[in-house]
Amino acid sequence: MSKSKTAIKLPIFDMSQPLSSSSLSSLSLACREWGFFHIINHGVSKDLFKKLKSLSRNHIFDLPAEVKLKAGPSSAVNTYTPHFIASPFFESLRVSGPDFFNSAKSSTEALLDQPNSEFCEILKEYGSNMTRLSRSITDIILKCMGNDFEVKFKSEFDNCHGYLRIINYSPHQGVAEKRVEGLGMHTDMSCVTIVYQDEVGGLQVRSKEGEWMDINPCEETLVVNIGDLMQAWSNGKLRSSEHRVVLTQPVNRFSMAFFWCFEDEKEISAPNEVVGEENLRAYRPFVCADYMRFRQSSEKGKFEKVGFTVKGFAGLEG
Ligand SMILES: O=C(O)CCC(=O)C(=O)O
Ligand SMILES: [Fe+2]
Repeated sequence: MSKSKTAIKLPIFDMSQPLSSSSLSSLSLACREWGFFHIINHGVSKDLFKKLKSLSRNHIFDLPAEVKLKAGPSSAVNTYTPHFIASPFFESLRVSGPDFFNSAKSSTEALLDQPNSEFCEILKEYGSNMTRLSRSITDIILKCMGNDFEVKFKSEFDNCHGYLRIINYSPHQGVAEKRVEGLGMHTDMSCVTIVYQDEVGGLQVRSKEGEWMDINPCEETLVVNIGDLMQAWSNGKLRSSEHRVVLTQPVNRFSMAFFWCFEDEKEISAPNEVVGEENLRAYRPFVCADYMRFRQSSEKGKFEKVGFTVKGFAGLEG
């Protein structure tokens, strides 16, 4: 497996401060170059992350494999992704909005004889925090694009919805290589994604030149990245970067990725003003759900593999 060279220094955006022109320009650069940045003072307490980590472990990931499959791909709820789908080390649980409580409840009901309401309550709280943050981040990203886009095009994002993927990476003891892929290279099918990673680290982004760079964990910061839907909507001005997770230590790694997406029926087409005067469209208009289906059917059991990106699906020769 190719090694990463260095950690990158992404801008850290303070959500509690008014937007300054210098923070807007550094964010704008980060969204175009890397498609990644950090946020701090986001209003989500350390305690909430800690609780989510321990409740997810106790109520989901520590259950026997055959019990977890009660919420697996061939179950009615189909919210649990077992090991060996994304990678041998990866397992996850999906919790969908807008009713995060009920989504978590149906999973726990499938898994446990006595569903745990504390777990569902905490997920409701986390889901509503992520929804709030996704809305402000979308607004900030539109501001970064200039020309009052946050006023002109805010309504395009009014019907966005979010879902959460809670991920447990198991330790890779007994594996000969020192580094293994916990989650292979992919781009996200979202407008924006907000990632919490614990102190173990391992998240990497691929530069435009194809080099892997570490996104080191930093306490109390969250990682934000641009997804394919935003890349297409912005006519390629904002970058949905390939990223992956590498595991280098024989310990568990915990992360949560929140995906903020357009509604299924939305036709994604960059507004003329976003495309610009030359009117060179990088993508044909497409319906959001058709792209989701394309990705699912191209994966054939893999997992959001790259090569099946929005460029391959709707990119126009240019
Ligand atoms: O586990 C992580 O840190 C990132 C996960 C991720 O990229 C994803 O679920 O799309
Ligand atoms: Fe991702």
